[in-house]
Amino acid sequence: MTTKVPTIVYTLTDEAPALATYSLLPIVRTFASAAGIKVTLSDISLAGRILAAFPERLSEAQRVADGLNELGELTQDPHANIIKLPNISASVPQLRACVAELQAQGFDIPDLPEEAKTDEEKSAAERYSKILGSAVNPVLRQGNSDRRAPAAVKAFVRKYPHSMGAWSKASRSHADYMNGGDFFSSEQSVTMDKDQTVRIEFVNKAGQVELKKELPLQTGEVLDGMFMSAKALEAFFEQTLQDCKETGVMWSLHVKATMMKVSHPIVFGHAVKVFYREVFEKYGELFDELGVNPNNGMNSVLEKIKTLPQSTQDEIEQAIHDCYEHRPEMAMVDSVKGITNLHVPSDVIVDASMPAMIRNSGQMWGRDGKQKDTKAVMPESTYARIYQEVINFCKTNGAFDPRTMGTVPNVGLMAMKAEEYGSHDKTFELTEDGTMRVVDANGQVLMQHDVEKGDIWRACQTKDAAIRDWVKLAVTRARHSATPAVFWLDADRAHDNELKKKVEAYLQEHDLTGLDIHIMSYNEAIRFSMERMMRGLDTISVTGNVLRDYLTDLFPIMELGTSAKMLSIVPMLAGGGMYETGAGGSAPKHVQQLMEENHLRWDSLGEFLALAVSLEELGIKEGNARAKILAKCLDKATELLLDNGKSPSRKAGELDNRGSHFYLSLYWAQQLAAQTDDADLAAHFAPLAKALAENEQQIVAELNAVQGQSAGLNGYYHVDPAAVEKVMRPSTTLNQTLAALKG
Ligand SMILES: NC(=O)C1=CN([C@@H]2O[C@H](COP(=O)(O)OP(=O)(O)OC[C@H]3O[C@@H](n4cnc5c(N)ncnc54)[C@H](OP(=O)(O)O)[C@@H]3O)[C@@H](O)[C@H]2O)C=CC1
Ligand SMILES: O=C(O)CCC(=O)C(=O)O
Ligand SMILES: [Mg+2]
Repeated sequence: MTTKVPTIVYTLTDEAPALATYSLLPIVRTFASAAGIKVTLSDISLAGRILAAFPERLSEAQRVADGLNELGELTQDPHANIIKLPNISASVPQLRACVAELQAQGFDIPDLPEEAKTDEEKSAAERYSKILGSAVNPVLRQGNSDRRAPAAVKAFVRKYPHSMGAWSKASRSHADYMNGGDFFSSEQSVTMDKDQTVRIEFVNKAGQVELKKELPLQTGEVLDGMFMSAKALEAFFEQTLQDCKETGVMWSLHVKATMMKVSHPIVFGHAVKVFYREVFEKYGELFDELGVNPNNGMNSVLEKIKTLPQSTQDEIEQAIHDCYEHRPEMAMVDSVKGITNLHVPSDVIVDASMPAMIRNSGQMWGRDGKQKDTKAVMPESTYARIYQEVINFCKTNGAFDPRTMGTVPNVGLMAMKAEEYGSHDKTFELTEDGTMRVVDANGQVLMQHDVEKGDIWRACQTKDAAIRDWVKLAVTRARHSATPAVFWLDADRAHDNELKKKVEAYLQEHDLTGLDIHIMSYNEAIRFSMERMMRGLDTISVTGNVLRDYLTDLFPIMELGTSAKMLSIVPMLAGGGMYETGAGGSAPKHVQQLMEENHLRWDSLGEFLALAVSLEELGIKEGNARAKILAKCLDKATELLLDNGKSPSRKAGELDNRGSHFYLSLYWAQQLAAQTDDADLAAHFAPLAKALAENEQQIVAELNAVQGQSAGLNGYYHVDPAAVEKVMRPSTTLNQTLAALKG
């Protein structure tokens, strides 16, 4: 028997999910306490992570705990039970904005240096590098990924389908990717036959060897090396722009500068330099003096030139304008505000942006605010090809129908920083021509590439234990769901061929009787899955880390309208569990709406689903029967909430996130009061169920009355908790009713 108080750790993140937390967490705590469960809150927000990195510069009162570090340690505890909400993976411009906000609030944290020269700047740069990009998920995801649409959600969508843009056979939209010179075409892969430390080296043309990194590897670990040619990349961008110019198809770029935080900003920067070629050719030197970095997007260029005399600014702005005249039309992030696809590297994130385009008849928005056919440029061909398959499929068969389509859950290889998403500390932008090579402990060259200045070289690691667990998880999921499972492994990829050998071997460790398990190339796998999906059949995708990310937005966005409605579980290798809420992001647009009209359209369905699994697992692992009852009743409450149409609406004045939380509490309390497994628990919740039902009209009126005017949060990245609490808990009746139960 455990003496520790059973605990669920909830996470405080950023933007919309963080706002929703202010309303939902008090409810969760009220219910969980009935089963003796403590729900603690760990701050892993961008602002919190920055403050935690500079304790010596803050006063005692300003210091915050390092929530991410603590949670990272907790992942190794078999009792770990973490509910992880989406957080900001900050691009450089977002990081700078957050730093500026904190400084303005009186926190003496350093600027993010443009170029670190002094020791102090180097120390700041080093600390910020750990906060940049996708910095939370890789620490917490100490297990593989199990994401799926729960049956109740799927049933709800079948009844109340979201809109899907129709596809025309004549659509000219397509995916465009490199046909050589990219990571795909240069990938090499080896599996370690023993524990050893390998050396990543660069040999210049004069034969001098520079040690880039020493890498300790384990037996059975798969190591890949690959590079992208800067010349080929720029030539490719130019060709895509020419093609769009000739054909009149709109141009767009889709990368993942947040998760691929080292390589993709560089790719993005090349696109900026090619699109605005004349500007960079003419003002290159001036830009260097100003410290302009195209990798941070055109917005940072526009910011930087503000220090110049007005006449020079006008000249540069004219040159930028001229580019718009002779370049093809570019997709817009916000046509009203003139924000283009190349303004900020984190505005268009491929996992969400491609499915959004596919859902929208294959179109994006142009400068005039109209929808247009689009060339979706995704330089790296490895995974881009799957999007062309989807486009082909939709052009032939029309848009998928959410009322009849099947589902494609995912089992993703993610543990121990698997594959590309763990490659940042092994990614190098080369400063001269030469050879990149990996040398083993005996001095044998394991792989090598001839590279040129500007090329991006990277190594990826995948641990054997992670692969073995992934295979087990796939077999378990196939067994539990009685659904065919497809391992997406491409015979044309060196890495996948290494994986395939392991998959075939590890499958033998399981009872496969009656299971339908396949191994297919990406194109085959996506066609197979789509053909089944169209006929209403389900197919589990068992994929590597990048496809996990891409497919768990692609299919949910088509099936459910948003990946926020997914169940996303990370069974940790150490035995604990992390329950992620949804599979998408932190919805910055929702915060904007809340600030403008005090309406939060964020749907916490992902949180409800995650909480139910978290409670259920806690119930099983800690032998807590009440936790299991809470979980069962929560699932029923969620179903009722869906059936009764109590999800947030998009329009101010109507039920929003806060109102949906009220209905969840009402239904949850009613379910608990009605259950017969535990009479004391039923009696405990009966008064709450009664009081909430009696006050329904009053509470909803109080929640809706505040809407329509702007809401003050006193911050964006680092909000004022008291101000947010006031905004997110505006119903005195609801607050008092909940508080009465605790007493
Ligand atoms: N797990 C994580 O921690 C993840 C974090 N991110 C981070 O999130 C940020 C934004 O990413 P972005 O790619 O724009 O994607 P988002 O998923 O945040 O937003 C895309 C759109 O999806 C819809 N949406 C998403 N979640 C919900 C929800 N719970 N309820 C209702 N609608 C929802 C919204 O549509 P509409 O506006 O039409 O209502 C939203 O604008 C970035 O900083 C990124 O780094 C991204 C992915 C995962
Ligand atoms: O960590 C991130 O930045 C995003 C994670 C993500 O998109 C995913 O896991 O689906
Ligand atoms: Mg994703």
